Amino acid sequence: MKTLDDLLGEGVSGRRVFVRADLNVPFDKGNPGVISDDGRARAVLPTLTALRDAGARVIVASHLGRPKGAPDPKFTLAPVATRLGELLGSDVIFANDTVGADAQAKVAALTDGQVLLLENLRFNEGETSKDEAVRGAFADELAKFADFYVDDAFGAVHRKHASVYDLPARLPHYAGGLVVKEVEVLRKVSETPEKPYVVVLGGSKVSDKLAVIQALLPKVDKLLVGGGMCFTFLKAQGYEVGKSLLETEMVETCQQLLAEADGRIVLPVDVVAATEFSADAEHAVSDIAEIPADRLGLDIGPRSTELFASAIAGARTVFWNGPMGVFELAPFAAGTRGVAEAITKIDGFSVVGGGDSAAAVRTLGLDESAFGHISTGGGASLEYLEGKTLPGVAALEK
Ligand SMILES: Nc1ncnc2c1ncn2[C@@H]1O[C@H](COP(=O)(O)OP(=O)(O)O)[C@@H](O)[C@H]1O
Ligand SMILES: O=C(OP(=O)(O)O)[C@H](O)COP(=O)(O)O
Repeated sequence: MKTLDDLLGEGVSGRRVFVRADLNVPFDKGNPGVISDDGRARAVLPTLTALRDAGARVIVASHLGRPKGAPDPKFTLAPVATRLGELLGSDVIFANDTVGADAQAKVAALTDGQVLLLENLRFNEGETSKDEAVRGAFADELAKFADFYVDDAFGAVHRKHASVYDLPARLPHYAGGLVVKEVEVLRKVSETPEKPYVVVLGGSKVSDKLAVIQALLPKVDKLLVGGGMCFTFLKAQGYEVGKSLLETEMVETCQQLLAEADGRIVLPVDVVAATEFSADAEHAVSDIAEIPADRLGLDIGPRSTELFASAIAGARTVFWNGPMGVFELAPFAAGTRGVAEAITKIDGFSVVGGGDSAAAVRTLGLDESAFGHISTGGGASLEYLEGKTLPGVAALEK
């Protein structure tokens, strides 16, 4: 795998370099357009700065959220361009489309050392299409913009998408420093985790992570499940979960996983149940056997937090992905805080993976340096630990 250092060594002054970044940053739930955590933008700064300072014409591209293959103002990267400019200390030009007339004109007008951010890649159906020809056609358009390709979007390397998988096949390609570092740390954790090895999972992308649980089960000593995904497991155990997040079609899979796990999957024993998804909602701690039918669980309860913390305390390796509750709303942040604090205290190595989990560490004011590694990719790091080939990494290795 060639790296950014190799490219810089070859010289990039006056050359056009396409940087795939993961600028899928979280926004303040109450204030649309306001970025709540810019960790992912900061993580790609060393790459952008190095290229800019070496005189490259830098074309940055990213996805944001999950728009449906067409422009959708809710998912514009415009606020991210502004923030990136502030972080870089130099203007970031923003193109109002990805490969359209505006992008073409702005790429053509780039001068040495300038940085341009294209509009959301996922405004184009070719980015995420399962049809190789459709993806390829979009990658052809992107390839016209640049002489070189650098992938620094670790959070997206598990996606077989045009900008991640097809584009590097069309341009000389290099791994950015962030991708190199993330892969190095995760390789160590997946190949030789010191035991006991505890994995903590939460968040809301339930079906994404059920497959991961299956693959991780044989490798871990304990798998703690909180967040939105625990309710499908609780349902599988026969509990009623009210209006909580539930993937009915996965209940049977959860039953099988629980049977296979032989006690190694640990579920909450209580939750904070609220009348609605809001910071002002009426809420109370409920035993999992007594979740009211008209309420939804938005955090694990205090007894669960203690239970999880004691399982974490003896671990030598902890991997954590996915908040334990809706930590963005103060009444539902205690579970995530408690679990995160327990992880900071272990006598061993910890990895935090995922945009929202990393954001939780920072927005809850926890000491980032108390974690072994904070990864910018949740799904990506999980799939790496699972032992899957990551399309973005495979494409860089070719
Ligand atoms: N009980 C819950 N119900 C609904 N959403 C939840 C619940 N617990 C956590 N979440 C939400 O899950 C989101 C993070 O999920 P996810 O994207 O899977 O994590 P990550 O980005 O760390 O991989 C957060 O925005 C959080 O509010
Ligand atoms: O936020 C991301 O993943 P993560 O929440 O698993 O860390 C990445 O930007 C990938 O986004 P996607 O899961 O919509 O492909």
